[in-house]
Amino acid sequence: MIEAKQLSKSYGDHKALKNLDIHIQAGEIFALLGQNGAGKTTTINCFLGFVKPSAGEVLINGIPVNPDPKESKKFLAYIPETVMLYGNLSGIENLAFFSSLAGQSYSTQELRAFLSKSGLQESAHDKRVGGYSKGMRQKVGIAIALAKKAKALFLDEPTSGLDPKASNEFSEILKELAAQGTAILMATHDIFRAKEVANRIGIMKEGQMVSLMSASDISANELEQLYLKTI
Ligand SMILES: Nc1ncnc2c1ncn2[C@@H]1O[C@H](COP(=O)(O)OP(=O)(O)OP(=O)(O)O)[C@@H](O)[C@H]1O
Repeated sequence: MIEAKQLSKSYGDHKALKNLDIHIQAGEIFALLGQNGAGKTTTINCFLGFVKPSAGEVLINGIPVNPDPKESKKFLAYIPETVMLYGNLSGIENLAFFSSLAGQSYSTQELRAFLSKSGLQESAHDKRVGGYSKGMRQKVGIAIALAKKAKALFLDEPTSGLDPKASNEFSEILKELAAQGTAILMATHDIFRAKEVANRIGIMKEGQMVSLMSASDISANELEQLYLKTI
């Protein structure tokens, strides 16, 4: 579960987040839309423990992130716009390394199973990540989240720069992760992807959630109109 209660963050006089409330259940995908500077990344960074809130509280799996994010970090995984991996290592070596950082130890067979489940073709498992496409790197990011058995997954613009097929595959994997009980918060500029993958959609403006809806209650075109009207 992912929760923000009256979350606020100020940088000097600038209020980046203003009394934000977010509640994402296990198994739910929440898409966060909003213009550049609306506060999406700041919100995610508060959950990751990278940014300290000025007021309010953030919790992951019921555990407060602050003052010490170490405990809550055990339950989360993060996929940024470009997943940072070691280019000289193979997909499987990267996965072994990052899952060991999370305290997990898996056999080669188990690591391969995570990569395959994430949609990475078997022929790529032992190839250097330096030669991977962006979509392939994102899939290793998903495999790391799977191996970590993350209860909460945060994604910041994960499909930006992916071709429609890779983006669609990525969305399908997110849905599978959610079906297994992961709570997912995804910041995106892709209105149509948000409608397609999310259960709920929130639109942020100037640090506040100005619209909140079930994805099933709105068409992609209506969402686009609402977005344009809102921002
Ligand atoms: N470290 C910082 N110092 C000062 N201001 C910051 C800092 N980080 C973010 N801000 C400001 O906080 C506001 C929210 O920024 P944030 O990056 O969260 O927006 P965003 O919705 O993620 O935008 P984008 O879509 O461009 O990623 C912006 O006005 C930004 O300039």
